[in-house]
Amino acid sequence: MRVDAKDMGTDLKEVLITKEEIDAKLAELAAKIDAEYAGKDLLIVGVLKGAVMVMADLARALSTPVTMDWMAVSSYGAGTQSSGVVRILKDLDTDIKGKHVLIVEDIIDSGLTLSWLLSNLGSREPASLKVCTLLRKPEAAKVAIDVEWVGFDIPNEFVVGYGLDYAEKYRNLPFVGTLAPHVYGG
Ligand SMILES: O=P(O)(O)OC[C@H]1O[C@H](OP(=O)(O)OP(=O)(O)O)[C@H](O)[C@@H]1O
Ligand SMILES: Nc1nc2[nH]cnc2c(=O)[nH]1
Repeated sequence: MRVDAKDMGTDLKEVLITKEEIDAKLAELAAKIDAEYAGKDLLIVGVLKGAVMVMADLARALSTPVTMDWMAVSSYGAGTQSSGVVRILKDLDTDIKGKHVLIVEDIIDSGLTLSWLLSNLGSREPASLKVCTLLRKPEAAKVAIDVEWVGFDIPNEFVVGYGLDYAEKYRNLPFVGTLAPHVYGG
C-alpha cells in the first residue's frame, strides 16, 4: 500500500522514498552483502537511533548469519544541522578485534559522524570494516568517505521517517519524506 504525505497530516511535504522502494533496495543490498561475506562471520553494527529500522529490515533480508551490536552516537541534538561534535552515548558491547564489521547507517549527510566512526572503530583492529547506508546526500558531503553499499542518493533536504527524526518525532513513519517548512520554523 502506498502511503501519501497527506495521510500523515500536515507536517509532511512529500514522500521521497516509499516503503516498497526501501524493501526492494534492501533486498538488492542484502544479496550483494551476502556475496561479499560468504563463509565469513559478520558483525553488523547499527548506529542508534536512526538505523534501527534499516538494521532490522536489512538483517532479515540477509542470508548470512550475523551477530548484531549497537553504538549510539549523536551529533545533531534537536536541530537539522550537524554540530560536527560526535558524542558516544553507548559503546559496543563486544570487542571487534579480528572481526568482519559492517556499519549500518540510516543516512550519510555531512559525513562527519561516519568519518569519526570509521576512525574510532578502525583503531580497534577489525579484520575488515565496511559501511552500508540507506541514504546519502552527495551535495552535503564535508568529508569524502568510501562507502561500499548505498541505498539511495537523495537531494540536500532534511528528511524524516524510517528511523530518521526531527526532534525525536517521525521515526516510525514507514517511508522517507520531507517536512513542511512550518514544522522547523522555515
Ligand atoms: O553525516 P552526518 O552529517 O554526520 O549525519 C549523519 C548522522 O546523523 C544522524 O544521527 P543523529 O546524530 O541525528 O542521531 P540519531 O540517529 O539518534 O537521530 C544519522 O543517524 C547519522 O548517524
Ligand atoms: N532526520 C534526519 N537526521 C539527519 N541526520 C543527518 N541528516 C539528517 C536528515 O536529513 N534527517
